[in-house]
Amino acid sequence: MVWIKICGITRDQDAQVAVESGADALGFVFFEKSKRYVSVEQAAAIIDQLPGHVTPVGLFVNAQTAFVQSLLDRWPGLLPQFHGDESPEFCEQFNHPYLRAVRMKPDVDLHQIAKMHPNAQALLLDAFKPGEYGGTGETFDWSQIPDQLAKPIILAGGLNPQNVSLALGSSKLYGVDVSGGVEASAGKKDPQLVRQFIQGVKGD
Ligand SMILES: O=C(O)c1ccccc1NCC(=O)[C@H](O)[C@H](O)COP(=O)(O)O
Repeated sequence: MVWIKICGITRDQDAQVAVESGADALGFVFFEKSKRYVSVEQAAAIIDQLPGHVTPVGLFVNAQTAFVQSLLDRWPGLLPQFHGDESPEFCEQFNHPYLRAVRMKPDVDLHQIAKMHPNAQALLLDAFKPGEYGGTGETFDWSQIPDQLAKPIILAGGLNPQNVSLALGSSKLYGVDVSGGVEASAGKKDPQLVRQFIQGVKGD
């Protein structure tokens, strides 16, 4: 089964639709400059109600160590996703599994990145757009995805209910991640698109 993460959750009703439809993980963007930003207390109102089989993912962009650690202390099951310019040492210091987001420039060396992030549960491959860290709604050239890598691969960037089957057919993926492709407007998911996306992945 392909692991499914719905990212940029800001509202309880969106979390509920995603969970009922079969999402494995929900992403919460703790990056104040994002149009999908949620405060810790907003996220808590949702995370504290999640069923145990759904992983809350905390998305950070160049956050302070103390902030990340405070959220791991509050939710030991939180999976951090480092989506900025964090060094491998920064990501590794928590001795906790995490997702390392990689913005896919043409010359990126995924094998080297995988080697430098031993505690990474997976590499999350996202589109590179100058001046933006993520949630761009853009795809990248999927032929850049290697057949073999020392880490599982989660595909992100511009996925939607129409293209996700094609993406799954073209690469060996552990998981998929979507944000803009299932939204009605920034930070507000469209329930029908969320259902269609998850059905498209599960082949229902
Ligand atoms: O979603 C954001 O606003 C965001 C801002 C800054 C860094 C990362 C961000 N999102 C990261 C995600 O995990 C998205 O799901 C991923 O970039 C894919 O987004 P999309 O292309 O809209 O599906």
